[in-house]
Amino acid sequence: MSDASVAVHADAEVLAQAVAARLVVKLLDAQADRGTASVVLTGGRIAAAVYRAVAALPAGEAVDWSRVDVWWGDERFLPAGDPERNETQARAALLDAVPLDPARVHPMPAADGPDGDDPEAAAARYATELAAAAGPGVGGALPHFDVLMLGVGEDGHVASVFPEHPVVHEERSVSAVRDSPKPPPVRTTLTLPTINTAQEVWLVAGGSDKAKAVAAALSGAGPVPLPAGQVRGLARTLWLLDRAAAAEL
Ligand SMILES: O=C1O[C@H](COP(=O)(O)O)[C@@H](O)[C@H](O)[C@H]1O
Repeated sequence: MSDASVAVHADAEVLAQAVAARLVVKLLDAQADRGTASVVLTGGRIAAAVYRAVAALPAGEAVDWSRVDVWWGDERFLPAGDPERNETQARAALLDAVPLDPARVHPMPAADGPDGDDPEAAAARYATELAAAAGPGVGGALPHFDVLMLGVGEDGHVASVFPEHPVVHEERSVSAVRDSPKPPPVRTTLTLPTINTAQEVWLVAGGSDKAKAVAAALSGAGPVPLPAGQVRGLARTLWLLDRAAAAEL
């Protein structure tokens, strides 16, 4: 597992542009190396800004979007198309604007999906979908993830893994989350062991409301271990911050 590196950018706009540029290069490099690329998306405000920036980048046209696998790190367990779903946000900001292969886009199930209003069944279904995409070299349960992006909550959560919630200790690849401290209360999420199989994990945070969580996660200080401090990419762990989020480092 990698040690963490930190890059600090002037403000949220520059941060979004810089992450977008990194993401395009990462996808291009992965396609040059392996023929395909895979990305795990996150939700939240800075993620939406990153996706809009990718959609606007001329260099994005160099990516063969039909050979990009798209997964999600977590989802708010709401009906399909709900504006609060991370999928809805990513489709509006980026995915609808690029020529993806629909078979390679893997949203987490919605609350009006095949399992109805049952987040445990939805999580199990997503775990099965991940396992079906796993290659021979990665233990059979998970596909290769080139880059997995995470927002960072003000409480230090990543994906829908919240501090002091039982999901922190979950060992299955995907978990339902009930009683989320942040609305909506029901969610599905990749678990920490799954997140930590990605080649690169990027934690993206902008704004002064993230500064305490960023500092606590990076230092390991504080009364409670923060999920943001427990994620590591196999090859790289990269914190991408604006100055306000980095203010307490
Ligand atoms: O609820 C969630 O929050 C985090 C962070 O969102 P932000 O708007 O504070 O940046 C996000 O990364 C996660 O995917 C999402 O479900």
